[in-house]
Amino acid sequence: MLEIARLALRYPDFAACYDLTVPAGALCAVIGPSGGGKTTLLHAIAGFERPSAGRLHFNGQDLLPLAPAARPISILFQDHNLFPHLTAAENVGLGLKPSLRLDAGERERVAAALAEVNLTEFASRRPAELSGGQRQRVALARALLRGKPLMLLDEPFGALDPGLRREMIARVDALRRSHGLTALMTLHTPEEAADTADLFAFVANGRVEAAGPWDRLTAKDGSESVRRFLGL
Ligand SMILES: Nc1ncnc2c1ncn2[C@@H]1O[C@H](COP(=O)(O)OP(=O)(O)OP(=O)(O)O)[C@@H](O)[C@H]1O
Repeated sequence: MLEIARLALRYPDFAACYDLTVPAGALCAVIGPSGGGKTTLLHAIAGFERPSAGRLHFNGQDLLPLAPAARPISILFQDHNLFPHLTAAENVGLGLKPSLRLDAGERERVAAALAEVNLTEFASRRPAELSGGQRQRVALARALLRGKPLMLLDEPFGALDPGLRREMIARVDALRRSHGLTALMTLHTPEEAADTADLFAFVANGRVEAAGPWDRLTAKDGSESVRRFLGL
């Protein structure tokens, strides 16, 4: 379980204080208006930003004292950060060893991760020879290979067409289930995750203003701010 309580951060023009609980193994879609603090929340969990106060625990472990690299977290951004001079397989292999000196077992794990995202036959292509969706699948394979139990996805598929975006959300959903991951994903198109996310966190004005399953938040007697945001 991910437990966030009174987690406070401040930028010169923005103050945030988050409360959110995500059950272990759940997919939480983080939605809300632009500038509301969705990315800041993910950055605080990842350790890229230092909260001034509050509590951040994952499966009973206090994450706040840990450096970003020591946290049990893998991250997928819209800008997938693939190296242009390396093949898909090498980019995935970086998730295991930055030196890329992989032994036979590690090479097998890379091949298995590529197979999980249906990219086996693209293993030796470079990013420029792949579509946007395929590049994001390479990044997803690399993130999976790291074997971290908490996955943060910051608008990872925003640049893809709506159909492909839905396909990728479904793929993330299937993979996090089979790997038993807890996942938080920011989204600008919340309805696309209505069928997949276990819960939605509506972030606005630096706060989680509402959290819960889609049907409950969007019901007539659900969250007024969510309904206004969605134009319901
Ligand atoms: N490094 C920073 N320094 C100062 N202010 C920042 C920094 N990062 C974000 N902010 C401010 O914090 C606020 C929240 O930004 P954040 O990126 O978390 O919003 P968001 O909900 O993810 O928005 P979007 O949907 O547009 O991506 C914004 O007002 C932004 O300008």
